[in-house]
Amino acid sequence: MQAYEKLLMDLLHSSLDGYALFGPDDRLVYANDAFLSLMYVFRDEVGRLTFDAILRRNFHQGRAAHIGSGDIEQFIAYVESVRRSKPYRLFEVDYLDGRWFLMSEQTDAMGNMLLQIKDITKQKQSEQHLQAALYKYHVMALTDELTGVANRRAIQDSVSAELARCSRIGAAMTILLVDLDHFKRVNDTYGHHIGDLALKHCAEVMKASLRPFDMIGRLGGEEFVVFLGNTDSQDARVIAERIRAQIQSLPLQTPGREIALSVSIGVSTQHHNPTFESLYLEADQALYEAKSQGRNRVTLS
Ligand SMILES: Nc1nc2c(ncn2[C@@H]2O[C@H](COP(=O)(O)OP(=O)(O)OP(=O)(O)O)[C@@H](O)[C@H]2O)c(=O)[nH]1
Repeated sequence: MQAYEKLLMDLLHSSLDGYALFGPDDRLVYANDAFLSLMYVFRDEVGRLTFDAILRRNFHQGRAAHIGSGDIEQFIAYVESVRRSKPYRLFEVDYLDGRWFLMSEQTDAMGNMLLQIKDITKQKQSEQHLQAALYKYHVMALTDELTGVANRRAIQDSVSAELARCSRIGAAMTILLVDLDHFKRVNDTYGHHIGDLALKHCAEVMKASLRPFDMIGRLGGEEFVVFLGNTDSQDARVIAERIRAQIQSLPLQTPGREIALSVSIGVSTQHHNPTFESLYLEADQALYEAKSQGRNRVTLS
């Protein structure tokens, strides 16, 4: 053996990555220390154990790979169908103890296979943290920070998607524009912080008055929009009236005082390919009338 070949063998043997050679009959013929440790195999078992025997023993001892189905024989049948199906395979495996490994299988024309195992737990954890952060930022980008309901952009996008769906099935579509009455007075009398609490309170009351599939968003300031898919004007009036009555009957509780609140609601129902804008403009006109007629009321367009 050349000096560099010996060096290579020494490095292979002491590598932190696991290396193993399986013969064409899938018997383990060589394994470095890392492989033995990662696959829970004793050195004197090299030459005797087959790959499926290693998998089966680890499964019954409750260690190494996480077998999703919980059925080891089914898993082994799957492994046998994919092993040696290509000259080179790369895949990830999660262990029952939470570690993750990247494994590669390289097979020659005779069916000998080099198996390499690399611990990628740290990379996997940062990937998971990154995904969680991305999800969080995605949610933040779509949510109104103060009230937790959808923000203007998110509700417009969701409503537009729903309008397309309702139009296809010929359903009536309704939006309610809900606007707090004399909100400037609340801010001026009790301060901006209490004004914020009033907005949060109204969003909560509205959410509780709606069905799970209705959509609610805050367009800005003290104006909310509610989308009711497959809802005609008669049903919309009932729902809007319920929201109005609930907000009137549930004053905002603050230390030392109750603050009465009310809302005016403009309702628009359309049947034929409406857009968010066409519904909004009609509802806004109805809202204007509700305000002019004395507030704390529901007006249909
Ligand atoms: N606390 C708080 N106030 C806000 C927020 N956004 C807008 N406002 C206030 O909401 C008030 C809206 O006032 P107006 O548009 O005059 O409406 P209003 O007093 O409710 O009167 P009507 O709608 O006619 O009944 C203003 O004082 C804004 O400063 C917010 O996020 N928090």
